[in-house]
Amino acid sequence: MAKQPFQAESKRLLDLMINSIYSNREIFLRELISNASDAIDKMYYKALTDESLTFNREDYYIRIEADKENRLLKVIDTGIGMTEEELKSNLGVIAKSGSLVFKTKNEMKDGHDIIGQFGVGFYSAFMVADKVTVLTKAFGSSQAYKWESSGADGFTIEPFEKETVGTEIILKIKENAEEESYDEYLEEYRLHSIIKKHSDFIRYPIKMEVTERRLKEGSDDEFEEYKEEQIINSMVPIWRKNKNELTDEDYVKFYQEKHYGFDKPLKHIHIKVDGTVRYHSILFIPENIPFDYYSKEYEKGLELYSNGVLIMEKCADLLPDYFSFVKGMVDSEDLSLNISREMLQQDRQLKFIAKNIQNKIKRELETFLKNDREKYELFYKTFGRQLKFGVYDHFGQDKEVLQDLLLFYSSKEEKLVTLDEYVSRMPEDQKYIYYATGESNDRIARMPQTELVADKGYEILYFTEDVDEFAIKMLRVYKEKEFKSVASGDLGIDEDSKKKTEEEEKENKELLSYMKETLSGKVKDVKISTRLKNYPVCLTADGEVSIEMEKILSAMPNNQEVKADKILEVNPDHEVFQSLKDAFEQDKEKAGLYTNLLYHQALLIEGLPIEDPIEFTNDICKVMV
Ligand SMILES: Nc1ncnc2c1ncn2[C@@H]1O[C@H](COP(=O)(O)OP(=O)(O)OP(=O)(O)O)[C@@H](O)[C@H]1O
Repeated sequence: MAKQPFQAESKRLLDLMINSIYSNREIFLRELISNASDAIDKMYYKALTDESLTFNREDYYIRIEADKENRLLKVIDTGIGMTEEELKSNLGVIAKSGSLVFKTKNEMKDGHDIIGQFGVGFYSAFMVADKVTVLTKAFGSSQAYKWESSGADGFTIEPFEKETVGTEIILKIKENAEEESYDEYLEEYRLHSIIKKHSDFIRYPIKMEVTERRLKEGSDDEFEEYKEEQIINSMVPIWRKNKNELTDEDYVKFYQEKHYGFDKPLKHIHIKVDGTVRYHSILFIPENIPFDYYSKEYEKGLELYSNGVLIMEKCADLLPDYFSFVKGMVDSEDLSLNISREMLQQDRQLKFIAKNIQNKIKRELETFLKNDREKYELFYKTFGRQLKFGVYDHFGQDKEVLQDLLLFYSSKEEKLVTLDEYVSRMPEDQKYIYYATGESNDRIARMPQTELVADKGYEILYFTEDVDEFAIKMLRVYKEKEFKSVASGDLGIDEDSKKKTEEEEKENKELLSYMKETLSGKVKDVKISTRLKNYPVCLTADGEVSIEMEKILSAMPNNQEVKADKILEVNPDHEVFQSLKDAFEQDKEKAGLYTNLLYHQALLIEGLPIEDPIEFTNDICKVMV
């Protein structure tokens, strides 16, 4: 059976095209400029392959002209032009892309990659224009043509007089309707900003007459306006230049021009990848934290360009959350765009780029840490918290990526150290990586729980941020060494003193259980301490939830009443213990009073609230009288 071709209802198709594909009307200009650039690229390619031709850069440009009075907007190029046949097939058949045909026929090299591929961009002109006229003369032909259309009704083509090769697209801009204003597409400042936003990195100059102001001749306070033709676009994107052609100032200028931040970047990373997926990227680590960084309003993401044409202002998929502070852009010629160029058709390439970028940032930060410690610490003070959240997030799936970027204050070095530095200094007999949590370094240094570990000469990492212990619990081990809080039950130190403690526990069994009873509901147990030297008591925690975690969780808005299993440890070598023993033998009530006081004292040292301050102060008075 003979196959029948599908019939497309061209009028409806055009209508759909005009009204449904693009969400943003201003992109018509991007489409027309991209077509003009493609037309010049084709000339460039011809010159590359035909020795009788030379390509003089100055002769190739795109010009935008607005005529407000007559509501005309022109996009003029000196590109390859179109023959009558090409006009018919390229601008008469929807979804026919002459550019795609050209690209497939001639393998384009030298980074000159044609933008057009779907054969629909041109028709976006009808979003803002009632009538579109195309005047064009093809390279190598003597006759020029005029194509004209008012949209769905079809088009006409007739011979026309035009001296130079190239194309002139003339849009008759629509009259303003009730809620729609089209005047803006005739305004100089608006056209300027659309070109800057979408077409800044088109490789050929985009010229336009611009109004400037100057001092009137002979006057020192009177100004006059004058018109001047200017090139609006930056053309060569900085990311396509070689790193060694660029100075630090160039990168700072780019950062500021792009409004990535009001500060200066602390560091830039310039990437060029020429593999299966090709891309260029410039990334920045800001010096200051954006004011809304830790708020819901903050949007992470990088600018995404395809061949120098902006596709997305903030592509979130390019950055993992833990690097959400990174600013910058990516430009790739290998993205599969959807027809409106507003989205990607599939994200295989994007995933590849994102993975690649993540590795580059990680490696760059590692080098930064190694080569410029002082500056890295500055960075870490600002964004270290985000890295720690990264370790903790998604059940620790990225912990290995981030663990070597972490820094913690060290009791011995009295400065920030890496986990690797800590482990490489560990004495042979030290089993664990010790840490202590608290409000500030000062306060931790004076915590009774640190006494034994510090006495032993072991280094302790100080955790002062609420995320620290959560992140470390997720990390669990580093280079096969387990993390251990100085406040945890078994510190893995001193087998001898363990024996002594066991004896003391046996000897004071009754006192300890009396104390436990007195504090019932408040602590899980009362024990003889192995870790205390100078302090009489301290609180430690048994199990996964530490006292510090209890504090953080109870400060959260959705307080879930998670409590640590607290152990009151008493120091048998402290004078107070003797008084306690005496009281227990002679006056049980007094022993109860002492137990309560010691428990409250331990709470205070921990920075935990005292449940009943009145009872506590009354107890003190009782001791005094
Ligand atoms: N200024 C121009 N000079 C020469 N040829 C042009 C010009 N504008 C359009 N064309 C031709 O018309 C064709 C259709 O243009 P259109 O913008 O609709 O689609 P495209 O650029 O090929 O693809 P896309 O929809 O991806 O932009 C182009 O492929 C090109 O061959």
